[in-house]
Amino acid sequence: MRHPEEQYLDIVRHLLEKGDRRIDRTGVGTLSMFGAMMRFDLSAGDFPVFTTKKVFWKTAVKEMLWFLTGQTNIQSLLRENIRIWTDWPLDKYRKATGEAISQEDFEARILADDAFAETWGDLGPVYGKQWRRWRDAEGREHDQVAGIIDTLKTNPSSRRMLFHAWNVAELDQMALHPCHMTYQFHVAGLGQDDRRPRLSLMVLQRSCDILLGAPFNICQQAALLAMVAQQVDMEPGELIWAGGDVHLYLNHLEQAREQVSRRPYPFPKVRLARKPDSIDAYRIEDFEVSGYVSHDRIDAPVAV
Ligand SMILES: Nc1nc(=O)c2c([nH]1)NC[C@@H]1CN(c3ccc(C(=O)N[C@@H](CCC(=O)O)C(=O)O)cc3)CN21
Ligand SMILES: O=c1ccn([C@H]2C[C@H](O)[C@@H](COP(=O)(O)O)O2)c(=O)[nH]1
Repeated sequence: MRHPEEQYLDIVRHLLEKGDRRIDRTGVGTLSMFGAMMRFDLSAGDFPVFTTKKVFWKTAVKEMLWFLTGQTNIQSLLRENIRIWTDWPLDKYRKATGEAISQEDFEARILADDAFAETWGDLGPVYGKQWRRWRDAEGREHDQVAGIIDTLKTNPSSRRMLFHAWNVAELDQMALHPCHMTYQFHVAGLGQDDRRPRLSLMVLQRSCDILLGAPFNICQQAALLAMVAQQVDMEPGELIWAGGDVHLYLNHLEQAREQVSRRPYPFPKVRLARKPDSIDAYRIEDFEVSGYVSHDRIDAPVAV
């Protein structure tokens, strides 16, 4: 069987060969395509951490755990030593104050000074806020994630099990508009007495940085599926990833050529070490990943 990571390498190859060259919001420029899909069968415990470069899967899963807490300030990410979101508040701070502060000094201040973090470290109502506390027109808050877990337990054949981050009324307050925006769940095998039902997840990502974003997004979405499946006592089925504007930044071309020249290793396996009481209680230590073998890391600058 073809290695599932080849789906990713095919997209990267397609972008290199046939991508539409265009200017983007960041000014870096991209090679882009519209519409792509990857499917990963997770039923045998595979964890889709790409192997043709080293992927820092713990960082990606910690970011997912941070979304689930509902928090939106980078202070709590930095406490976990996750620095992938610093560029946006840092950019805003530099533009507002004219101060040529380094990333390290800015991060140190966010960590040390709560008032500073509150003013400068918040990303606005991004993923976590929308997932856990979506505000409606009457000011009521909706916990979309808890709602889905409840529906999975009570009405698993529903076709309405999804959560969404594209809150139109609040887009202008977000540091970045949501990229992975719709998470839809589906249960198969409900009528079978001898087997547990299989839970699948389809994510719509309207915009995807194929080199830096996708490897993180895929493995963190697989982690989410594993957690939700465990909470509702089902087997993980498939992760289906659908991309809208899928692009390769023009300053990632060399890195992409290097990556597609490599052959994938088998995916690692993932196991959850315990079953926490709720979706809110997972920790990074709960993810037991075994057999992750990869090619070397590939460094690339992030477009802000
Ligand atoms: N242009 C762009 N691409 C993205 O993937 C992206 C954004 N912007 N903005 C919001 C978040 C931040 N994300 C990021 C940002 C940086 C890395 C990154 O630099 N990854 C490196 C190093 C990771 C580490 O040191 O832990 C990598 O090699 O994967 C990954 C995802 C994903 N998202
Ligand atoms: O989880 C994420 C978050 C962001 N991205 C990428 C996709 C784009 O390159 C930028 C966002 O820019 P927009 O102009 O808002 O589309 O960030 C990602 O791949 N994964």
